[in-house]
Amino acid sequence: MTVPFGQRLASAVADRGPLCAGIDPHPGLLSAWGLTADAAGLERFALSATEVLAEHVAVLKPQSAFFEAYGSAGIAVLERVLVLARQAGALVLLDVKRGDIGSTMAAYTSAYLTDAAPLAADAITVSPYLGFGALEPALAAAQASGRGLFVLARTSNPDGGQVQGALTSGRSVAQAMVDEAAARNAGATPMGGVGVVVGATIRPGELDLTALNGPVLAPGFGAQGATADDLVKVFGPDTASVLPASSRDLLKHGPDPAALREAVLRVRETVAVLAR
Ligand SMILES: O=c1ccn([C@@H]2O[C@H](COP(=O)(O)O)[C@@H](O)[C@H]2O)c(=O)[nH]1
Repeated sequence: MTVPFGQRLASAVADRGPLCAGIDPHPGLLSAWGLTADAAGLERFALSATEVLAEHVAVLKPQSAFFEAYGSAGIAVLERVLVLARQAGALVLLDVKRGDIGSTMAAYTSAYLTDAAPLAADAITVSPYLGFGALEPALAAAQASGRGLFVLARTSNPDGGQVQGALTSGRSVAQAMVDEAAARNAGATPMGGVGVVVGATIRPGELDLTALNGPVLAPGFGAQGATADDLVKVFGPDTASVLPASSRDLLKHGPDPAALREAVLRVRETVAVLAR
């Protein structure tokens, strides 16, 4: 895998639009789909949802926590989701939000960012809150293998601002993380592979993303209240690639595959305005 992630993502977005569909098997959704809240229900839910969604979106984002909740059986289902999504032509962004001291970060790198890993993904989410430099093993492995990272900058939850909005050298911590990512992406075409996570729920103008030259994962769209209008207000026209992420708001349309497909196509159309 040597084609850089930024290039692979740009091409996927050009083909399918910017929507990132989340696979978040909440127990409440399993129950709404008429499934049991156990590993068998998880398997049925995650594979059925992936089968429908991965065919229509550029990026599929399984949320690892909901699989980990079922132990080794859940991880086995996650491995199958990764394979199925890739077969359907979607890039897989595994939402694991890993971040640790450098030596342990190297172990996470082996788990997610190497070709032979059972949980290898095209990109993962990482937390820089042990210091951006602690992410170095993941940054190096991602770059070497054509994979991407999405670094938490300003998360979508209301409490995110408490830490991420604090000032450091005259800018917010979140802005400092965006600037670190931008430095890694400098000069890359069409964009670099170090993305950031910025909630679609934040105030417009809170962050300057114009120099990022990398992708922005924008959760908070849909179930957390942000609308397509908010996406335009928050991200404007000057960002390389904004990926609005929606999980519950799509998944609630299952289990009928036709209804789920109709929902993803409708939302995909709604956010198409963001792709340039
Ligand atoms: O700032 C963040 C970072 C990640 N998330 C994750 O995205 C999905 C959102 O699910 P919805 O059902 O669309 O609300 C979920 O997996 C979160 O862990 C986020 O929401 N905010």
